[in-house]
Amino acid sequence: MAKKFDKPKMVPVPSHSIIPERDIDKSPILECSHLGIDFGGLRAVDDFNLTIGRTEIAGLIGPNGAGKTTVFNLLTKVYQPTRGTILLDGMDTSGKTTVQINRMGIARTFQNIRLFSNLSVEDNVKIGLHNQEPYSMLSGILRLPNYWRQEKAAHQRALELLSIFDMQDLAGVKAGALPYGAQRRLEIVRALGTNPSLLLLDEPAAGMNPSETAELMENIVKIRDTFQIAILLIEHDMSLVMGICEGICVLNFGQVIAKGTAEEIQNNPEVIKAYLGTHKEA
Ligand SMILES: Nc1ncnc2c1ncn2[C@@H]1O[C@H](COP(=O)(O)OP(=O)(O)OP(=O)(O)O)[C@@H](O)[C@H]1O
Repeated sequence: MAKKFDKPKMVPVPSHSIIPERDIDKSPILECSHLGIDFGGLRAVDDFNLTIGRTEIAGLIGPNGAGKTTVFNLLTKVYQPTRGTILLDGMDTSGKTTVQINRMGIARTFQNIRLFSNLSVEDNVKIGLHNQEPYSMLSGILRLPNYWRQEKAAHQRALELLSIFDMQDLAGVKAGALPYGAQRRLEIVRALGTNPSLLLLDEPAAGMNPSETAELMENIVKIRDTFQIAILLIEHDMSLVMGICEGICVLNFGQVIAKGTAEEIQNNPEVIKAYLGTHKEA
């Protein structure tokens, strides 16, 4: 069956590529050491080592089934690792839950859109905000001043965040009524609402047309610059990966087979072999 990715060799680094100075050598936001997980006899991820700088945009690529989403699930504690450690801002995340990890600073979007489609755009964003600044149940039921204060602040913050993607005028629209590309953007806004220091994007450009993808690339860089956060993204669209990722990590069969810049990755024989091995030319 034809695979949905292009082999890296075929994608030139765009001349407009935005590759700012990497900050990986400053104290990193994320350090994975010898991370691994087994599902029965399957070593889905093994000896995974990755360091991400505080304001780095990094890419995680690899053929289908390579283990990319599993890495995201390990980072967000959907799965607890069988082996290895994950340090977030120098703190060991062992034994933390997904909620605790989110509060510690990791937010994510999913391969398949997971919005509350019957809620408004604004309410979808506010859900993330309330994860940060909850008011007591009593304040909510009795509509105490604290409730109104926080609701007003949440409203303003939601509009501010939506304006990143110029979506503030859609605040009252039901999320399910948005076009597909806008739903994907809303997912990113909602994740940002939890105030992350590391944002994980799982195939953010999936289903987008080339002009939407180009706009998304600019917005990912803008998000990093505005919020001064790190972004790790999984993506099959090589123009996006090669265009904005300062560091790229390639997985194949659960193992890291290469790490480096876009140019290094595109010329790495192991990477080319991994992609050629599953990509049949017409
Ligand atoms: N909960 C699970 N139980 C058993 N096997 C799993 C589980 N989750 C993932 N796997 C297996 O682990 C391997 C890696 O899957 P994963 O979804 O991480 O790959 P991927 O690189 O994200 O692929 P894709 O690009 O197709 O999304 C696959 O063989 C998959 O079938």
